[in-house]
This record gives sequence, C-alpha cells and structure tokens, in this order.
Amino acid sequence: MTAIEYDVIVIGAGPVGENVADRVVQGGLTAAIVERELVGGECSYWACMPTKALLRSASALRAARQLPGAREAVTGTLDVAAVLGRRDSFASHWKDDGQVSWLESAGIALHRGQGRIRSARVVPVTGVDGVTVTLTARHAVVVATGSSALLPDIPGLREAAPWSSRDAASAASVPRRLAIIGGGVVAAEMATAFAALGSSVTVLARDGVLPSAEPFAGELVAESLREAGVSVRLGAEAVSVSRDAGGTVHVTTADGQLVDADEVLVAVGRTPNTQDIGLERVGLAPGAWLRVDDTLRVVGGGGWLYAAGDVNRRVLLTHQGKYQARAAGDVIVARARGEKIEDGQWGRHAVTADERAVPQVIFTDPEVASVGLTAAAATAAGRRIRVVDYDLGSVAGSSLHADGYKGHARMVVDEDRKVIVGFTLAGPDVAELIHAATIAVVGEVPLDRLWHAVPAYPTVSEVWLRLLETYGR
Ligand SMILES: Cc1cc2nc3c(=O)[nH]c(=O)nc-3n(C[C@H](O)[C@H](O)[C@H](O)COP(=O)(O)OP(=O)(O)OC[C@H]3O[C@@H](n4cnc5c(N)ncnc54)[C@H](O)[C@@H]3O)c2cc1C
Ligand SMILES: NC(=O)c1ccc[n+]([C@@H]2O[C@H](COP(=O)([O-])OP(=O)(O)OC[C@H]3O[C@@H](n4cnc5c(N)ncnc54)[C@H](O)[C@@H]3O)[C@@H](O)[C@H]2O)c1
Repeated sequence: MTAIEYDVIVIGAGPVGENVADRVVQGGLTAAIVERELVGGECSYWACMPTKALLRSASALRAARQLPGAREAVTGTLDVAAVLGRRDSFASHWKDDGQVSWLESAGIALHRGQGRIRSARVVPVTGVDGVTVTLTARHAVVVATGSSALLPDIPGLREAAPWSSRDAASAASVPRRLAIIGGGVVAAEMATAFAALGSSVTVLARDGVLPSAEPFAGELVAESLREAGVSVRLGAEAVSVSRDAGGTVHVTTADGQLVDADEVLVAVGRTPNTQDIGLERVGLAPGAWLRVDDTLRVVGGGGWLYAAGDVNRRVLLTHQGKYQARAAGDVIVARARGEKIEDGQWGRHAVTADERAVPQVIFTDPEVASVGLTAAAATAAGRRIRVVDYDLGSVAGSSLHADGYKGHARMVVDEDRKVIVGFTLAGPDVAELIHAATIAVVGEVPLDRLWHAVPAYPTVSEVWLRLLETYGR
C-alpha cells in the first residue's frame, strides 16, 4: 500500500472539487483530487451541459418561427440526430481527457478511485484495479462528492427501470412516449426538450410546475408546455409503476388515472453522495447532507473537514458551488498560513450570497431567470416587502425581439431598506438579463440610485425602468 501526503485532499472532481483544488494550488499549497468516475462530474456529462445542448436548437428554431421573414426561411423540422450529435460533443463523448489535461496544467494531482475517509485527514483511495493508495492531508479534506437523483419509494418504480436525469441527458434516442414524475426544474426542462424532439410527454406534477419559483413562472411554463402538446397534470401523484413484457411502462396516479409510456423519468430531487465515503469513521452520519458553516467547514467535522457544492445542500447549482469552492479554497489557504479570516457578511471567506443572491436560469420555454428571494420566501423570512409586477410583453424591446412576446417580470423590494431582494423574469431569451439583477441585489443598490441606471432603448432591459415607474419615485 502506497502512502502520499498533500496539503489538501479533495474528494470528487466535479466542477466544485476542481475549483477548490485550483484555488488551493493558486494559494501555494499542494492538492490532490480523487475521482471515481469522470473528471468534470455530473454537470459536464449528465446535467448542465448535455441538457442545455438538448434544449438549445429547439429554442433557436422557436425564436426564428416568431419572426416574419425568418419564419419563411424555416422550411424543415428539428433534425433530431443533429441535436443528439451536438449534445454528445457537449458531453465530450463522455470522455474526460480534456479535463484531465486541465488538472495537469493546473498542478493538481489526480487519484482515480473511490475515496473513503479513514480517520482525521486520512483518505485511502481504492482504484478499479483494487489497489489502495493512502492519502494524508496536512491541512484539510474537502468533500465535493455532489448528489444523485432521488428515487422515491413508489411501488414497482425501481423494477420498472426508470430513467434518472442521467438517462434523459444522455439518451441515444427519443422515446415515443415519455412520462415524467415531478414538476421541478429537471422535469420542466426535460419536458420542454423531449416534446421538441418529438416525444409525446406527460408530466405528473404533484406539487405544480416549478413550485419553488414565483407562481407566474410555473404558470407560463405550464401553458407553453401544453401548447407544445405536453399533458401537464397538476396535483397528479404517481402511486404505482410497472413495466410489462412488451416494455411499456404503466404509471397509476392517486386519483386513478393511468399513463402509458415507453420510458418514465423520475425528477423529484436529489440525494447526497455521502453513503460510502467513510463519514461514520469520523463521527458523522453516512447518507446525510453535510451541514457547513459560512466558511464551508463541516459542523462536527473536527475543523479539518470541509464540504462544498451539492453535498452541503445549500444550493444545488454549479455556479453557486463554484462560488463556494473559491471561498473554501481561499479560507483553507488563509488558515494554513495563519492569516486573518474574513468570515463576516460579504467577507472574502464567507458564502453570503448563498442565502441572499442565488441566480438561476431555467431553460424552459419561456426561460425563467431569477435571483434572490421570491415574494413568498421574503414574506416567510419576515421581511416587509412590496411586490412590483410588469408585463414583459409590453416593453418596446420585447415586442421587437419577437412577435407576440409573452412574459412577466417581478421585483421584490425590501420596504425597510428600499433595496431589491428578489427579481424574476419569465420570457423568451431572458437568461442573459439576470446578471444585472444579481448585481443590484448583491450590491444592495438603493432604488433611488437605480433610477440613474438607464436601460438602453429599445431593449428588453427597459423593463427595469418600467418596474421603477410602477414602484414610483
Ligand atoms: C439534469 C440536471 C441539469 C442541471 N442543470 C444545471 C444548470 O443548467 N446550471 C446549474 O448551475 N446547475 C445545473 N444542475 C446542477 C449541477 O449539475 C450541480 O449543482 C453540480 O453538478 C454540482 O457540482 P458538484 O461538483 O458539487 O457535484 P458533481 O458534479 O455531482 O460532482 C461530484 C463528483 O464526485 C465524484 N465522487 C462522488 N463520490 C466520490 C468518492 N467517494 N470518491 C471519488 N469521487 C467521488 C462523482 O463521481 C462526481 O464526479 C443540473 C442538475 C441536473 C441533475
Ligand atoms: N437550469 C438549472 O439551473 C437546473 C436544471 C436542472 C436541475 N437543476 C438543479 O438540480 C436539482 C434537482 O432538480 P430536480 O428537478 O430533481 O429537483 P427540484 O427540487 O427542482 O424538483 C423536484 C420536484 O419534485 C417534487 N416531488 C418531490 N417528491 C415527489 C414525489 N414523490 N412525487 C412527485 N413529485 C415529487 C417536488 O415538489 C419538486 O417540485 C435542483 O436543485 C435544481 O436546482 C438546475
């Protein structure tokens, strides 16, 4: 058995683990990263990249069809094989050579295999060949093992060989009929993608469509899915599933409806990858999410154990996990050097934005882009708020952007401080607009000052001015 020592060991080479290791090396420490599957993690091969590639071509086609002149030039239908081919290239054909070269260039050592913590700062790694290498960290071990699709306890579901988001993202062909259990982000995006690719899709949205977003967002997406031929069943709960000898899946709902499909996609949330990483050896519960403080140190983890990304459940998004990674990497370096820790609100080592300003874009039709708190979440948090709404289709730039542009914008204002604490846009191509709102929320820009941030005419961004006018001066 070989033993090697590094300053920092990162378990999991997803986007988050890679960024922690990079930051640590840039800070002058040595780092090893442990990966049991593909370097790049879920996001690169089975989540963000392939799913967005599945959605993008149909979105471009829809945009062209909304414009006289362009519409007439679109004479064919979506080329499904070309879409799947482009998706394959965005998933790097499920090979990680490029990412491995990047690790090398960044000076990060890679150990392939399953990492399991054995004791404080000691992580044996067992490779596929069964050989174990024992890694020891001088300063910190960072768990960045991510999450996996949750399989609910529905009778017959497991035996029916359901699709997880991984299967949907990497599908080699398009099922004729697709049933989707869930109504959240994965369900909404994959219903949009597979309907456009030609599947007959049924969505069983027990808790509604996009229930965590502002209600108008889910309503607009549900309406558009229905227009695209998707059967959206609100409140429908799957209670049993079976697959017959011919391969057809039968899903029964609590109210006695039966849905037949060729595949059933389960999209009801995530479970942490902490089952088999040795947490029990250091007094923590295997299979549980890892609770962390604002500098990403695991609560009850002895001071040397950190957790970043999906696995700590703060925010399950790549960009926010990478934000955590930058803070974690920097704070590990600072602690190793005995430097001052800046863990106050908005401090360099604290992930304050996790609670206050998380941006997200849901690539449905229409797109949903948001940052900060919804009105409901702000109210639940005890804020005295005013909600300002505006019809996005009434903005001059929107009507130019596409005929019949349909969308909505909402600004949530903290009335005690006169700053924006939440912002949501739903409409075609709103994805690129959200960063302005993120800056306003993070910068806590007073509304009085925002009047001086003049949006260019005629852009969709003029909604900012309309929202301020609606709020009043
Ligand atoms: C379908 C889908 C679409 C998504 N789309 C978006 C999007 O558009 N934008 C966005 O921001 N987010 C999106 N997300 C969320 C995003 O994928 C995750 O937030 C992100 O991948 C989390 O990164 P991570 O590094 O924490 O974990 P992961 O990406 O899951 O990486 C963890 C890595 O750790 C490895 N690992 C686990 N255990 C061990 C072990 N014991 N030893 C060694 N290696 C181990 C795994 O093999 C994996 O490579 C999407 C998620 C899904 C499911
Ligand atoms: N574009 C993006 O940013 C993007 C895209 C995809 C996924 N993601 C991230 O990945 C994570 C996972 O996505 P997801 O859609 O699996 O989770 P989610 O939490 O977004 O949605 C899961 C949905 O399933 C419902 N649900 C839970 N249990 C159920 C059951 N037994 N039967 C029926 N419905 C049930 C919930 O009410 C919820 O609406 C999310 O946190 C999301 O942020 C992000």
